[in-house]
Amino acid sequence: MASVVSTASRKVFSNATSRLSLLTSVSSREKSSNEGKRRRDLINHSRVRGIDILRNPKLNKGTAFTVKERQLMGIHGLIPPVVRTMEEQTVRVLTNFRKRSSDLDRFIYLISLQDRNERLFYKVLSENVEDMMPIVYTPTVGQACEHYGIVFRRPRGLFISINDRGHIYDILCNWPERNVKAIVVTDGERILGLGDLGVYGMGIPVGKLSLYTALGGIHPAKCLPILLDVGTNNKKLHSDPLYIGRQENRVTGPEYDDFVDEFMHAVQRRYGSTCLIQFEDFGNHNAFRFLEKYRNKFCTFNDDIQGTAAVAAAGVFASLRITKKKLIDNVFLFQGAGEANIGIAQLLSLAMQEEGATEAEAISKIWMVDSRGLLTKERPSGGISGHKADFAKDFKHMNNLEEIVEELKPSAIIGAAAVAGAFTEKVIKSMGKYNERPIIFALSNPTSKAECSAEDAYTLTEGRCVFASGSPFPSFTINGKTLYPGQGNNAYIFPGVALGVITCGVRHVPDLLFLRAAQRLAELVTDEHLAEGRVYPPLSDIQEVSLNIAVDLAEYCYTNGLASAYPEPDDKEEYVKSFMYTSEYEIFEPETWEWPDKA
Ligand SMILES: NC(=O)C1=CN([C@@H]2O[C@H](COP(=O)(O)OP(=O)(O)OC[C@H]3O[C@@H](n4cnc5c(N)ncnc54)[C@H](OP(=O)(O)O)[C@@H]3O)[C@@H](O)[C@H]2O)C=CC1
Ligand SMILES: CC(=O)C(=O)O
Ligand SMILES: [Mg+2]
Repeated sequence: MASVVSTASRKVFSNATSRLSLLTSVSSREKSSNEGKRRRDLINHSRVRGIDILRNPKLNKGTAFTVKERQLMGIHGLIPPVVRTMEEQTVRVLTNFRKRSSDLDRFIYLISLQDRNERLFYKVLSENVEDMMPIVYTPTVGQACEHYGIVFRRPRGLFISINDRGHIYDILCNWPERNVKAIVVTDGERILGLGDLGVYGMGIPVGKLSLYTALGGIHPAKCLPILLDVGTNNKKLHSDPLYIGRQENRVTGPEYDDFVDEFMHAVQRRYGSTCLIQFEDFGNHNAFRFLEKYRNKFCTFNDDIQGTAAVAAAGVFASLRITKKKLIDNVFLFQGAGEANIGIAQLLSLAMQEEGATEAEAISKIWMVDSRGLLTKERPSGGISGHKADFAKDFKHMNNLEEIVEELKPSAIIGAAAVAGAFTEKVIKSMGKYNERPIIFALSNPTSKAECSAEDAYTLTEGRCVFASGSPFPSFTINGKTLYPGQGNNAYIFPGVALGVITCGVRHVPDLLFLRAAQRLAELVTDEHLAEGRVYPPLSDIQEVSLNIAVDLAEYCYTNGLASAYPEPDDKEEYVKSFMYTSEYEIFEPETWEWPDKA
C-alpha cells in the first residue's frame, strides 16, 4: 500500500532507541479505517461526474482511471486511451520534474500537479523528499514567494483581508472542507529571511501544509493554509502590477489586533477548540505577543519560535555525543536575537534546568548578538526589550562578531539573523581555534541568507566542525571523508508535533512538548549518522521521524492529562497510524462500491 508514511523505501533505524517497527505495513485498523475513508469520500463526491471528475484534484487519477471507471464516471474519451499504473505515472512525473531547467520551474510544475492530481503529488513528494523538499519548501519556496505574482496559478487556501472584519466566520464557512484540524496562518510580514512579502507570503503556509501531509501523514482535507492580508510595508509591492493583495501600508495597532482576535475566535467556532493554529512568519513584534496571548486559550504554537527551538536543540543534543560535553559545559553564542534564536535560547535554558542547572547558571551560558551588538545590560543604543532582556549580560559593549567570538570563545555559534555571510572566515577559524569540535549552525533561510556555507565551515575548520543549516547544502568531501550537513529546519518538528497534537485532541501546546520532541529527534540520530557528520537523521527518514515524534507526544499527552480524545488508546502507534493519509488512489469500480442512487 502506498501510504505516505509506509513507502517501500522505509528503513528501520539501527538505533535501539527507535522502538517503532517502521517496516510494519499498514495495520489492519488503518486498513479498515482507510477503506472507510475511501468509501466516505466517494459518497461525498458521488454527484461529481464527467469532466468535473478530471477537474477535481482530489478525485482525478488521470491516465490511471481504468476503462470500467471511465465508462462508469462518464469520462471515457476525455483522457488518452492508455491506462497507466500509479507507479508508471510517477516515472513520468519524475522525468518531467528533472527536465525542467530551473528550480522555480520545478516548483511551478509540482504545484500544478498538486492542483491536478493530489494523490499523485503526495506520492511523488513523499517518496522523493530529498529531491523535492528543497523545491516545495526552502530554498525554492522563498523564490516562489518573491515571484508569486507570476507563479500564482490557482488559489489554494483562504485569503482573509482586513476589509473582511466582522465576516471572518462566514469566509471560513466558504472553505469546502468541514473537518479542518490544522491551519497554518501568516500575515506575510517576515517571509523566511526575505522580509515583508505581504500576500505573496501565501507560498509558506501552502508549503508547510504540504509537508504536514507528505511528512506527517495528515490528510490534506484536514489542512487549511490562510493568509491574513493587512497590507504590506514593502514599497516595491505597492507598485507591482502583478501583486495580488492590498497595496497599502500594513494596518497596525488595535485594528490589527482585533482582526487577528476575530480570526482566532472564528476558527474556534468553525472548527472547534482542538483545531491547531500554527503561526508562521509573522513579524517579530507580533509573533511573541500573539504566542503569549493565545497559547493558553487556543490550540496554537509559533513554529518560528517553538518549532525552530526544538530542531536546533535536537541538533545540539546530538552534537554533544560528538563533542563529549555536557549541555551545561557549553558556551552558546547566538547571532540574532529574534523569534528563532530567542526560542532556541529559551529551550536550551529549559533543557539545562531539566538537567539540574539553576536558571541563572543556564542563562550565564547563553550570549546573544542583535543588530546593535552583544546583548549587554548597558548599551549606548539604549534599552533592551522583551525576552531579550533575560539574556542580557553585565559585560562591556561589543558589536563586532569576530571580536565577540575571540572574546567569549563559544563552543557553539548559532546564526538566525538573515545576515548572509555573517560567519566570516575569521569567525569560523576562531571557532576552530578554541574547540576541537566546534558547533556551527547557520540557520537562516533561504540559502542566500545563510551565515556561511557547509563547504566554508568544513574547510575552515579542517573538517572538524559539527555543522547544520536551515536550508540544505550538498555533502562535502574533505581529507577523504564525506560529510553530510544536517538540515536544522523546523520541518523535522512541526509535522510530528502536529500529528501528535491533532490525534490526541490537545487543547494547548506547552513548551515541554517541544522539549520532548527535541529529545526524541536527537535520540533518532544514530552513531552512524554522527560518523557522517549528520546531527539529524537523513531527510529520507523524515516521515519515520515525524511518526516517532507523534507517538512519543501521544504517550506524553495521555500520561500528563493533555489529551482530550477518549477513550485512551492502548497502542498509541496503531492509534496515530490509523489517522494517517494514504496517497493510494481510490477505487471507483462497482466491485468495491456502487453509486448510492443505484444502491
Ligand atoms: N532553520 C529554521 O528552521 C528557521 C530559520 N529561521 C530563519 O532565521 C532568520 C531570522 O528569523 P527570525 O528570528 O524569525 O527573525 P526576527 O526578525 O525575529 O529576528 C532577526 C534577528 O536578527 C537580528 N539582526 C538583524 N541584523 C543583524 C546583524 N547585522 N547582526 C546581528 N543580528 C542582527 C535582529 O536584531 P534586532 O532584534 O536588533 O532587530 C533580530 O534579533 C530568518 O532567515 C529565518 O528564515 C527562522 C525560523 C526557522
Ligand atoms: C523555516 C522557517 O520557518 C523559516 O525560515 O521561517
Ligand atoms: Mg517560518
